Amino acid sequence: ATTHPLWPQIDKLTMEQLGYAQQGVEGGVWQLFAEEGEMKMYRRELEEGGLVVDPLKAVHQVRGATAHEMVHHFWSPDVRFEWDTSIEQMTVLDRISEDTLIFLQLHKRVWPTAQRDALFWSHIRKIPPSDPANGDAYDTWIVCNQSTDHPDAPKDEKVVRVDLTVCFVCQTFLDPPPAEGEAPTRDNLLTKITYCSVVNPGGWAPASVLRAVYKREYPKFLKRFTQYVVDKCAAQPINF
Ligand SMILES: CC(C)(C)c1cc(CCc2ccccn2)cc(-c2ccc(S(=O)(=O)CCO)cc2)c1
Repeated sequence: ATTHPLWPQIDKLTMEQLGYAQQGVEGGVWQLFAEEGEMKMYRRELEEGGLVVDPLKAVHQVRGATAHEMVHHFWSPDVRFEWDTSIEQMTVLDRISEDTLIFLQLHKRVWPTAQRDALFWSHIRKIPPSDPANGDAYDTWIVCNQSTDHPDAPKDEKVVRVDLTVCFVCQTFLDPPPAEGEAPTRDNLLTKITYCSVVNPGGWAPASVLRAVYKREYPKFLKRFTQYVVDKCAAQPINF
């Protein structure tokens, strides 16, 4: 509900992240580090207190699924284990509203670093068609994940808490548009995706290990996730 104490932060950060995601990657600050078909992954080198927190921005586009189908599967706790191979445990600590949950997830340990967990609110929202951010898209959806505190989150000394800000922005285009008077089919669906993340790994973790992990894991994650949604929705009625 919009009366929750976190709501002003959720609303502000979600719209800021939308703007950040829609900024181009020109100007030389972003370094292309992976490219596979339509998927391009960029990073910026940034260290905070000797820790690698390299911001990442990935752009991709896929046919056959809508922005809503993409963001729903990214946000929903019910299918998290179907695509996210980096987590060992996941709990929804709180449902702030129908579109905002608080997740606690334990990530698989990456040797030689200590095991990490993430505690964050996750907000899903359709951007109003009147919002300029919608551009010439059929529709625009966003999920924003932001680290937060929660009284019910267990504190295990052996586990290091990461600090993350993640946004997942999807836009549906009817390309090619359906024939005059015809309903769209999945062949008319083109969805453009922008995934942004800044993750501070928390405690000690060698830069070489973190950079190796995210250079290997992120391209796999985005390809795997988008293919999973396209395959899962293929035989279903289109969910705009
Ligand atoms: C590699 C790095 C970027 C630092 C990293 C390290 C770890 C913790 C696991 C880990 C990996 C490598 C080294 C140490 N710990 C988690 C994540 C992470 C968490 C969440 C999301 S999400 O997009 O919100 C999808 C929901 O799960 C994406 C990425 C990233």
